This record gives sequence, structure tokens and C-alpha cells, in this order.
Amino acid sequence: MKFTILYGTESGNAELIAEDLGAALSEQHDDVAVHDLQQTDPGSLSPDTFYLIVCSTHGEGDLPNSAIPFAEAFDATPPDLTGVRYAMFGLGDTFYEETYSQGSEHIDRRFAAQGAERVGEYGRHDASSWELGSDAALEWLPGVLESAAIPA
Ligand SMILES: Cc1cc2nc3c(=O)[nH]c(=O)nc-3n(C[C@H](O)[C@H](O)[C@H](O)COP(=O)(O)O)c2cc1C
Repeated sequence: MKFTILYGTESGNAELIAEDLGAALSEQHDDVAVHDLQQTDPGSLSPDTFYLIVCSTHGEGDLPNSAIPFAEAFDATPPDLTGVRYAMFGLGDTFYEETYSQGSEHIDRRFAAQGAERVGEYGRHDASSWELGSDAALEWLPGVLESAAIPA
């Protein structure tokens, strides 16, 4: 199974988490890549790869800067994501109350609308919590792999 971890970030937290998830997956799997969403062509998403998407929230419940070109390209030419499976890990801060963790949901809605299947629990990290983002993501990962029926 090929894994690609895609991150959308503005101040680097999602990138760090993506790198840590990539390192953890690489211990058991050979084909693991980590990419910034801004370097990702939506048309390249493929059913032969399992995607983990790590995306923060900025503005007022908006996408972070590095995810915006991806969303624009996605909307310009919506890809057929039939057969694509992915897991979602959203970053946010409950300080922002009603817009908490909505950034990643902009990507999630696009994937669902084009036929992709989200697998496992929707992961979240709250910057107001005491937990480190990477610790939360590494706790979330095994459940996702189990839901996807991928050996850890
Ligand atoms: C200017 C600014 C606006 C933010 N707006 C929101 C928001 O609307 N909702 C939310 O849940 N978190 C919001 N956050 C919190 C970030 O999503 C959180 O700090 C996250 O860990 C940042 O990750 P990143 O470094 O990958 O961008 C905001 C942070 C900043 C600095």
C-alpha cells in the first residue's frame, strides 16, 4: 500500500505532524511520501494510494495559505475521486469557538463531493489543549489503519 500524507499549513504545525506521521508509517511501510498541498495536483490523486490529510485552520474557519492553491485547482477542475480513500486530521483552536477546526473541513467536503471515501475517525487537535499535535496524531493513526484494514 502506498501512503501519501498531504499537509496544509500556515505556521508549520501541520507540516511537523505530517512529518511525524510519515516517520511512524515508514517504520512499517516502504512507500510513504509527505507533500505540501500547495505542491499537489488534485488530478494526481489516485485509488492506489491511501491519503492522510493534515490541515490547519486560519482566518475565520478558513483554509491555511498552503492549502489554498490546491482548493482553487480542485474547484477549477474537480477530479473524479471514485475509489480514493483518505483519513483527515484537522488542526484548530477551541479559542475560536464556532469556527473550531473548520479549515480541514473545506478539503473534506471537496473530497466527499467527488466520491472519495473518508476512513476512520476524523482526527482533531486543539491548540488550546496541553497535548502536542504529533502525540494526538500518533494516537489517532492506529485506529485509522485498522479501519482501513491496513496492517500497522
Ligand atoms: C490568525 C489565526 C487565525 C486562526 N483561526 C482559527 C479558526 O478560525 N479556527 C480554529 O479552529 N483555529 C484557528 N487558528 C488556530 C490554528 O489553526 C492552530 O494554531 C493550528 O495549530 C495552526 O497550524 P499551522 O501552523 O499548521 O497553520 C488560527 C490561528 C491564527 C494564528
